[in-house]
Amino acid sequence: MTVAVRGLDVALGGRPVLRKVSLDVPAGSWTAIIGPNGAGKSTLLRAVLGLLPSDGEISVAGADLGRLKPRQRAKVVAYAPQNPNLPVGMSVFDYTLLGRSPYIPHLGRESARDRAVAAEVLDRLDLAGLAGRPMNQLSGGERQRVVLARALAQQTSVLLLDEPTTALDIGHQQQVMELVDQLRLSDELTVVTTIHDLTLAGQYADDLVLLSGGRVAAAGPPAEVLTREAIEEHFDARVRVLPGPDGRPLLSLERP
Ligand SMILES: Nc1ncnc2c1ncn2[C@@H]1O[C@H](COP(=O)(O)OP(=O)(O)OP(=O)(O)O)[C@@H](O)[C@H]1O
Repeated sequence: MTVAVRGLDVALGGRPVLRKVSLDVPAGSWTAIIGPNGAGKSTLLRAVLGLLPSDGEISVAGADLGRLKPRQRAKVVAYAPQNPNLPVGMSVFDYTLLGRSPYIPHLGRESARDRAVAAEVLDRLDLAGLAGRPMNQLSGGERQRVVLARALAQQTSVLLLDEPTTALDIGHQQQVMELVDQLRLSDELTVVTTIHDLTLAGQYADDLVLLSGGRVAAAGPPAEVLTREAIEEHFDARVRVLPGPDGRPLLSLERP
């Protein structure tokens, strides 16, 4: 397993947030963490990154990330947070280039290859035209794609994405999900993403993990996890679940 979590407990502010969470993500596969607001999805990603004190076992590509220096960690796993700190006035290109930091020697400058990687990623995300624009002058969806661009520029084998599509229109949602899927297939990327759109999660992920109240309530292929009963129980929502043409579930809200 490229990402393996066993019996993970995390407490924040003296309150348990994750309880005995386990997760197995094989190399080259895509797992989506779903669950209601406050279930612990972002906390799980941050714990996997080694950014939070936790009990239990976490291994990513064979390493305990909590024991690695940030520079080493950034060569193993790239993380696109939900609400990143954005340096004021920094251009889209320079922000994307930050993803190359682990490869740039101390006190050195980026190489032509680093610049080429950043430019290629921006191009693939339809952002080349914004390369010179300051980050604080972007729309929410543009900013979200640049944060993903920075993560992709790291060229790691594991990608952790926190809500990568929330601010995106339907076309850019598809573009981002397809791009991540292509990278997964071509470069054997292992992907773990939190995501609120359950149909989107079910269309792209190999496996879903449903977190509820900090515990794993269900895990497995989308058709097994996305049931009408589970959605009602954990999200308090009434939905219709129909199998799509490829057998993956499609959800639509049912008005009371
Ligand atoms: N630093 C903190 N101190 C105390 N509690 C925290 C802290 N950070 C998060 N929490 C709490 O932990 C719980 C899980 O938060 P988390 O952000 O992981 O949820 P989530 O499933 O990602 O939610 P959402 O879907 O709303 O983004 C929430 O109840 C939140 O209020």
